[in-house]
Amino acid sequence: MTTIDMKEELYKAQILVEALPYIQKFNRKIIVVKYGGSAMVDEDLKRKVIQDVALLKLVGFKPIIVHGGGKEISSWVKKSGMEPKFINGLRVTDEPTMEIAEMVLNKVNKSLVSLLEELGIKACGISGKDGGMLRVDKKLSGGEDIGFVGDIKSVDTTLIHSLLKDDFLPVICPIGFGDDHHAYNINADDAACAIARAVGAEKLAFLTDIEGVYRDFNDKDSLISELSTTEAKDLLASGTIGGGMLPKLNNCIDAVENGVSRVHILDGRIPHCLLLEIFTNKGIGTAILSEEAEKFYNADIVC
Ligand SMILES: Nc1ncnc2c1ncn2[C@@H]1O[C@H](COP(=O)(O)OP(=O)(O)O)[C@@H](O)[C@H]1O
Ligand SMILES: CC(=O)N[C@@H](CCC(=O)OP(=O)(O)O)C(=O)O
Repeated sequence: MTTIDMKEELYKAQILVEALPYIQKFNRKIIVVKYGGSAMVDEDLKRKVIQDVALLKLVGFKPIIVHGGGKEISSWVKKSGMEPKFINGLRVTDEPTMEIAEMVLNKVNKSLVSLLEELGIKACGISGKDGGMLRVDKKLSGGEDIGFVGDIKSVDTTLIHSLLKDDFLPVICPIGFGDDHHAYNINADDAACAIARAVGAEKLAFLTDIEGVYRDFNDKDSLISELSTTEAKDLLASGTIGGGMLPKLNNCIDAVENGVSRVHILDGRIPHCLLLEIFTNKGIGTAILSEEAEKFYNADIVC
């Protein structure tokens, strides 16, 4: 082995050693990964995300994937001769759109299961309708009727826990049941947050199409690496957060305030962003922390 080869091998070993305290910390802990955006459209990135989740499972974590597929739903809505319509980031979902959304989300769901199975991971793809997991009320947006869009009112975790107990990796798509027994379309960020809260996840990671949260959206140097819930609320009140980041950040605050220790917004365009965030000392993206967690989170990590 040449000196250069030896240095490269030592570097790899160092990375593995750096991961050790994180592996110990998260052993048998539940991590919910909200998977959507560009990382879902690009086939190469998709494989890398699934490899990351497979690795988390194989080193002893209990990952759960909650996925979206908004871009693919829009593409099929267009193919069907309709125009996708959103109000405040939520898809206006009439009967034909609901049918397309359910078909597309189920297709995406099974494609993720296939990728995991290819890597030897026992995965089970379900929707929020299975086992009565996600029960919803009809959601109104600014008082407007936006069709079959669900506001989650309860999460029954029985099926998720059964799957985890039998060593399956649950892959969940955001469709729920209303009291009228109709299927409802749920924003995938809302579904991920509600599920993470209900199962008492240690971590919730949102993979999205941007580096993280910017203090000033027009200044790309203003990326925030850590935000307490108080700071996040101040930021929301300051009006510098817009678009899809508004509900995402609100979901982050909701998750942290309801027992999820650490919530991350990660750039899904970066290959292996999940591994980089979880297993390295630097971390990437924006972490939203409770005041307590901020003080104690790294206290027991010894490198
Ligand atoms: N201050 C901000 N920091 C980061 N993103 C912001 C900010 N304000 C608005 N945004 C917008 O929020 C978007 C992320 O939300 P969204 O597109 O809904 O993500 P996803 O499709 O992954 O759920 C970003 O692409 C960006 O355009
Ligand atoms: C009500 C509502 O808007 N539902 C979303 C569900 C999918 C989703 O959220 O996908 P991403 O996470 O990839 O955006 C939709 O129909 O697009």
